[in-house]
Amino acid sequence: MRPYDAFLLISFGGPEGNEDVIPFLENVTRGRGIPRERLAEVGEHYFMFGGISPINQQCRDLVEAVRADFSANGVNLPVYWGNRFWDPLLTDTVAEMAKDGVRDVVALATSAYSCYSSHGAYIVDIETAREAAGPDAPRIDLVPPFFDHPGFVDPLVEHTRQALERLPAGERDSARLLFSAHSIPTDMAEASGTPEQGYGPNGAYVAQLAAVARLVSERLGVDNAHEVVYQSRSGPPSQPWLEPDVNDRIEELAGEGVSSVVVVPHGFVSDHMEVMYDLDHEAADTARGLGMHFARAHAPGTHPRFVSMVRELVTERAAPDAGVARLSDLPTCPADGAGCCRVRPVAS
Ligand SMILES: CC1=C(CCC(=O)O)c2cc3nc(cc4[nH]c(cc5[nH]c(cc1n2)c(C)c5CCC(=O)O)c(CCC(=O)O)c4C)C(CCC(=O)O)=C3C
Ligand SMILES: [Fe+2]
Repeated sequence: MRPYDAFLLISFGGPEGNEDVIPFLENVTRGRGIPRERLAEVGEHYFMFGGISPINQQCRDLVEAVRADFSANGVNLPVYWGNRFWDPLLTDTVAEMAKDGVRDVVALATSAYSCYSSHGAYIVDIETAREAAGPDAPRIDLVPPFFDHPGFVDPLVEHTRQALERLPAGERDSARLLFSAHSIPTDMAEASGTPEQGYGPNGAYVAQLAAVARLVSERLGVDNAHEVVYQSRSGPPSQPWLEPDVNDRIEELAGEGVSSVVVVPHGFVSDHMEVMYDLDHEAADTARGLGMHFARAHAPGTHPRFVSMVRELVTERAAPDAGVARLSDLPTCPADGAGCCRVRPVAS
């Protein structure tokens, strides 16, 4: 396919054994001002699972599914995979592509929203990896955030319906839908898009998360109340991060007489460690400790519609006149993230 000669999946990376945990966390937090206690705490989450994050296997599964989908649909592109923080590292993958003679790459990040952590950092890391690979480095186009693509939204709809069905029948109509995303510092949220660019006062990240929560609820066709909550807060306590925290909100809801919650991790692409620990372990314990019913919807993962979305985004990018399927009217992020995702607030 022209103009591209390879597809690259870019992900976060995660440890795959106890000995990987500390070096992985050092990679993630280098220069980010994360308190030592928070690191020790997050390390324990990984050690609880033998130091194995599910994210790398989820990427292998996605790579296999994308390869199969490409070949079934006549998309003749080799598929590469590189991570920002753990093997296979993006720098090594870009060097390998250069060695293979790859010239023009279309890339997709396993991250659907706009903000420095979820988009800008990927752009910066691509540039770093290209510089390291030298003059033979391929050109790499990163597909912009795809939060409102039906291939992201519809798997969430299906998975939310399945989660509702896991609740006792009498609880389904009244269960609160809590759409959960990674908290980020409020200054990073505000820098992710301005009101002049068409976002609300809190920036693109918050506006996009609200739009997807609304889209999923509408397409579910149920009357359950829904709201956005945040998880996995990090950083020093003095720094404001997006709220409410999922656990705090569950406690408040219990006080208001809500007896069931369905948590939908719409801020993520797969059920990785932050979903497994912070939701299935922590938030579920919070809810059950308060006598509430709890169900957690799966992230898109390797849902066939998500996999076909990858192909659609790739082919649409190769033939821009085809137009990209989008379910919201929020503006799209510029490909280089200038003026929004590219802004990295100083860690305080
Ligand atoms: C927006 C966002 C996403 C979603 C977009 C995307 O997917 O890219 C995301 C994903 C993920 N975050 C992950 C893990 C971690 N994130 C950390 C730290 C941080 N995340 C942040 C934001 C985000 N993170 C921020 C603002 C920080 C503070 C440090 C900084 O300003 O950069 C830390 C350090 C310890 C801590 O502080 O918690 C860890 C270990 C994993 C891997 C899970 C696994 O292993 O399965 C994944 C997919
Ligand atoms: Fe994170």
